[in-house]
Amino acid sequence: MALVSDIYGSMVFNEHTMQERLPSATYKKLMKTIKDGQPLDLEVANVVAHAMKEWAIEKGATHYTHWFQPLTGITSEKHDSFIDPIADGRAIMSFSGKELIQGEPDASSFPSGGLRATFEARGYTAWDPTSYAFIKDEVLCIPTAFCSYTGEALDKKTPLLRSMSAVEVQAKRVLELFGETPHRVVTTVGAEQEYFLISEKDYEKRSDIILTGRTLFGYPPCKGQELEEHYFGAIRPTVNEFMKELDDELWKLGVSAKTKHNEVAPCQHELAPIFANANRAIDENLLTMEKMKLLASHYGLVCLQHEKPFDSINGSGKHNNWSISADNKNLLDPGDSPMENVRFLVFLTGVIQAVDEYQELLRMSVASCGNDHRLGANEAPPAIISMFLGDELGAVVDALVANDEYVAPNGQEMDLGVDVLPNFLKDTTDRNRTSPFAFTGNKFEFRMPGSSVNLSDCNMVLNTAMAKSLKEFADALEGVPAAEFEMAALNYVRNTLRDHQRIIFNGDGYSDEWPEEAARRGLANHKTTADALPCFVEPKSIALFEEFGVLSETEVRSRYEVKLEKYNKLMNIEIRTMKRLTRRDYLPAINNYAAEVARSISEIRTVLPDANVTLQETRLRQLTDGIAEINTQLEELHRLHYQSLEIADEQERANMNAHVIIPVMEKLRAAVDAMEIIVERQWWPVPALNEVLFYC
Ligand SMILES: NC(=O)CC[C@H](N)C(=O)O
Repeated sequence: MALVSDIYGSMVFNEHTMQERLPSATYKKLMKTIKDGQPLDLEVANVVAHAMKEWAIEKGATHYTHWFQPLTGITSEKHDSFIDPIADGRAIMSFSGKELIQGEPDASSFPSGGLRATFEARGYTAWDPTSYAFIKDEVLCIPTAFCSYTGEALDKKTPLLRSMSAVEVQAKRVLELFGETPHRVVTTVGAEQEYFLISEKDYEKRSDIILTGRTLFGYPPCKGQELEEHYFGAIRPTVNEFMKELDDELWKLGVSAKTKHNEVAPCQHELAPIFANANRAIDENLLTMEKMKLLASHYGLVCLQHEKPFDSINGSGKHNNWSISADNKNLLDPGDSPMENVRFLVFLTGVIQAVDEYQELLRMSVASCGNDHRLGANEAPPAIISMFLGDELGAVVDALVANDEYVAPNGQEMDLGVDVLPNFLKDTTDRNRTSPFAFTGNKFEFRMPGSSVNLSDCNMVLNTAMAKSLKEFADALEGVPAAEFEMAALNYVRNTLRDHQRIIFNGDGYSDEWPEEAARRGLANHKTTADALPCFVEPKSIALFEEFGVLSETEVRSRYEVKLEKYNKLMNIEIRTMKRLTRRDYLPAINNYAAEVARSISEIRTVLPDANVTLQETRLRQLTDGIAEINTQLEELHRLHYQSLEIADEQERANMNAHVIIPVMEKLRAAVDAMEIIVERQWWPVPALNEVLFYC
């Protein structure tokens, strides 16, 4: 068996491979591009392309692809072989610098939100040298950005990269005031990926999961997650085999898969990598998701990445652990005495200001059809954005705001009362699972993103909002004499915290009082995607993105269109699936069973005319009433569906879907589910959740 250290990164054209394979002048120039953002000339690109090709061919690759992230959010690839036929009938393998740095996929069918008409289909991909090329399934994959003929971004990566530069520029200005001149400032991300694994056999029989990623019907299982036995439980052998292969494959791709465990809900699991530069972390998360889906099939399993595949138990999130570091020094690390660490306080205040000021944009960035079902319960945060600082930082902020003396909590020793067990210092703060944005020691965990989301959007918002906070600080403090700087910085921090303190909430985000309290504080509560999206195109948001060159107004508007359209399309698929399954699977099954019950009543009566068949008659009545109720809801859904399709304005249609249609879908589901528990097992057309969630 190969050692992990031998396979780790073996399929990645990483710095080590570059140094080994490139002439040293080329390597240096490429490093200048990767590390300092300097432009790359074609001559260098030609040398790099040649080395990359030779390396890839040795590893068995026959094709290359520009790997990019269109506005669908997932990754796209079109494979071109290296072959170049020559006159004598043979072929050589070739790959030029131009092919490395630029591509022109016929990309007309990707969403563009009106940025391109089908007859103006040209789009370009451009090499992103800051994320390593890698080999996947014998294809050399080159991470790229994707833009239109007229230069507008058509992907998720470009604005993310722009936002990372924006935050870097402003952070460097701030750090300079502290006498620090780091080479690079980067935002970092660690993406915890939750997912479900169910058996292929059950999956094949559940068209709702196949078509929509979630169960549209299904009476809650007799047992859910209440015994809390699955969380961190021993991993079942098949799942363990899957996880081992997944780790191996990810390690080969240089993805730092670190932690794996069973999650709270039955059949639910999690994989967490070590944090990395945000751009790479997001590329790696997308690769992780792809590998999970693919490898599950080797074990007769299907990997579900929907935010809420099953009602009544936990959904799946993708907690985004975000921080910012200067030459590998974490700027959100409070150190031993946060109150004295003015630089830390400035960056912390920047985050608080950013999250409060742009809370609606942050909420918008993770809004999706699937996440609407997840937020607000089962350890997922509510739709109201707030921040949890914990006891220690909370006390620091309170003391600053009140201009009071700060008393540091003493590191409390944890004594478990058993001599053989070690005593240890307990953390100064607990965790809060109901908080959307929680400080966790030296980073913030944004818990709102759902498991299927591409994290670029929320990081783009976070970075840009943070750039704005830092810019305001630098604008205000540049020019202050060095001797007065610290005092001026603390005053700035104090005033800014005072203005934004409302976003801090350490309590229970699920309590009935919180939405009321949040409303009093003026915090937004956008429960659905339809409510969350409009803020994207508000002047305040457009101004933010334009100020930092992250998105132009045209790009913002096109992205808003794409998100709206996606929501409405997914809703349309869910509604059609519900109607189809009700008409063709559930109603006939219930009807057939009712006929069977009726037959059995007459048969019993034939033999025993005076038999007591009250039970059977009651059951028959329940079934026929149930059929009537299902039919009423189905007709109503059908009527509203057609009415919604007449609405040309996508926002209006989204509003109708979210507020009028979903309640009827819920009623239809309830009517069908009510029949599921009285229809005899063998007559029910699909595996019940009792089976799907406990397959072994
Ligand atoms: N233990 C956990 O953190 C569970 C998180 C939860 N699954 C979510 O949806 O975010």
